[in-house]
Amino acid sequence: MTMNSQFIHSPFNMSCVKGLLESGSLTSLPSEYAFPTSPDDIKFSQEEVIPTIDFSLLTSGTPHQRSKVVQDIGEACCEWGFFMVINHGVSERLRDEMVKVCQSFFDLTEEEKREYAGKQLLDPVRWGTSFNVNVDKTLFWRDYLKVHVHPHFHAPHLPTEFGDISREYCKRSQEVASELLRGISESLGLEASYIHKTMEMELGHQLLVVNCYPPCPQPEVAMGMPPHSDHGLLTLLMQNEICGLQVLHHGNWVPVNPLPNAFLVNTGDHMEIVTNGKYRSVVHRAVLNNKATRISIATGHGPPLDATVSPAPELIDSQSHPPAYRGIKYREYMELQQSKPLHGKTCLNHVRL
Ligand SMILES: O=C(O)CCC(=O)C(=O)O
Ligand SMILES: [Fe+2]
Repeated sequence: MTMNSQFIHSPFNMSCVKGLLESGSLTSLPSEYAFPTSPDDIKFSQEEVIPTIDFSLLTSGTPHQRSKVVQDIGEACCEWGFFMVINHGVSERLRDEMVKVCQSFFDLTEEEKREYAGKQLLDPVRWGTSFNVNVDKTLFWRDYLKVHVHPHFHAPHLPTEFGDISREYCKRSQEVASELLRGISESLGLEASYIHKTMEMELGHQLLVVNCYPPCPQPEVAMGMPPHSDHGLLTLLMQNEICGLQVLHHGNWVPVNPLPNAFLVNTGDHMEIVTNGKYRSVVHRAVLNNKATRISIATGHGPPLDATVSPAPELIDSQSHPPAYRGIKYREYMELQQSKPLHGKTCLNHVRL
């Protein structure tokens, strides 16, 4: 039997990418993973440099340094929707432990992981493959673990140390996100606590997403994550030593090679809604290689699931800046995104006025 005929496209008995590879019978890429190419794929820009934000100036700089970095954040959000954050105070030890324990999760047996083979978007801990195998037209060369970590903390039972390490990591990444949201609020000419208060971030929803991209036999044919924007306000991302993230900037794909120990930060769809289009969410994708497993760890920071997000009244002007998006509950938006193939910013189009 060939690999293709063994491969049954059903969420309940399909293999994760790691399992497929380890079955040992794979000689070429199964056709389900062949990602349609688009003219975008030929446009590359190696020269562009992603902005870098020195976080320490936000928390302990002089007033002058702070206002300069606030301005830099505003420019990065306007121009890129994407920036690197250095000197953020999250220790290298914690980041390394987090990467290791995430790797160990994917190294569990399929049997052990199957306990988390969730069916529902809001299952507290969910292991799966591709994006949503019920709607994906092609499959993505990606296994994932998604964990809801705030306001209620969850974690898989195994590996045993996953809970302690991820709790600490998520707490620290949330602190960094909160401070960045203060800077972002100020950069919009609002009070530093504006987003925190209006988005009720005290009870905000934080989602941990761990992506595992095993080496792919034909990396140029398949895709790890297709071009998409993230839901939520802000995503913080880090990775193991393997690169693969690309950001769409002025029509070109810009490969991202993060500085050692930096967080990659991007604005999500809800930032675009709240700012009434001033800070747009950014389209990005994850490409593959045929040598080594890439792990990326994202934390998505958003309002409570039941909060309705609409453009901030302070950023609306009935003449020059009329509301450009309708209000939508965060939960509803997530469900909408999950119910359709992941494709660019199509989900946001559903709430544009
Ligand atoms: O793996 C990456 O670098 C990107 C992951 C990503 O875009 C996501 O999890 O939303
Ligand atoms: Fe993303």
